[in-house]
Amino acid sequence: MKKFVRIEDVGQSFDTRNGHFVALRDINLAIREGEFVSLIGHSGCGKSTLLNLIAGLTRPTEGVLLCAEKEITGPGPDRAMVFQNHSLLPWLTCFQNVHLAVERVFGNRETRDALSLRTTMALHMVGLSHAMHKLPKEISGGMKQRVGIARALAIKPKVLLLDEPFGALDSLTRVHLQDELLRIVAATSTTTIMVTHDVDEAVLLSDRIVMLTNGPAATIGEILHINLPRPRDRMALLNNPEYAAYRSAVLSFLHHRHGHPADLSNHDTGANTEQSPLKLVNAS
Ligand SMILES: Nc1ncnc2c1ncn2[C@@H]1O[C@H](COP(=O)(O)OP(=O)(O)OP(=O)(O)O)[C@@H](O)[C@H]1O
Repeated sequence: MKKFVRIEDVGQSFDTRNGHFVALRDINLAIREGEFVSLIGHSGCGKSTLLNLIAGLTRPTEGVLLCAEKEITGPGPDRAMVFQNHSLLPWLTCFQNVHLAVERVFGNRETRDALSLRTTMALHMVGLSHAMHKLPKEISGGMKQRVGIARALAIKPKVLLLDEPFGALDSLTRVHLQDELLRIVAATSTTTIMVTHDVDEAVLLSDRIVMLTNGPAATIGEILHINLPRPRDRMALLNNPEYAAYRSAVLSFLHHRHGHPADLSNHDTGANTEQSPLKLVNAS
């Protein structure tokens, strides 16, 4: 399959009041069309910085990022972002919030009816048909987040970017929305890149988990291929030994092996032995 998003030799530095700060260095990653990739790493390592670069909200200080063979030079409708805090306009209904995005992208080439249909379909996909004419203050946190996902998907992006989309939700709502996202991503085959702190979420949803080393100058430490068959069922996976092994590989990286790749080579990962169902790939 095609490499759809390509990140080549990317570095990101910031000039701060305390001097030059290198947040990311030597990031190389190619993501296939339809692939679900999670970015995981300790707080402050640079996950959002990397996602913002893919979104085109910032430009790299080194290297280049490409989406569908075109250099990413700014935000565009081919990439839609969902933030942890829904960022809905409070004076607009759910329908109007989604419609605004639909109008911006398709407004000059589709009829009013077609725009409304796109909006309605997107809200239907996230199970919010019944609440589409409510204001954000009239719905729950989980529902707001679903509107954010509907808004992102309604513009039919080539890449869906999720920055800890369920981070602010209670665990039951979170589980429910993860299952919805699994279903939606399977139905739409959208290429998805998600920042998360949640190991179970990453294993359940991902084709690959990209583990970042600690900052400053964070880079990719390891990449874990999740070869669990789809569709995935959370309950069935609970007693699956492969699931448990993937989970412990990520936890082990986060707890013991989150240093820079040069430091990591001193450790026995224990994960890419013949007995292991895991395929750990050294990113370098
Ligand atoms: N605009 C900026 N100016 C200066 N430093 C920045 C800027 N943006 C991010 N940083 C720094 O870059 C590093 C990475 O930040 P980033 O927000 O990407 O981390 P993160 O992994 O997403 O963290 P968290 O998991 O806590 O959300 C941090 O040290 C942060 O302080």
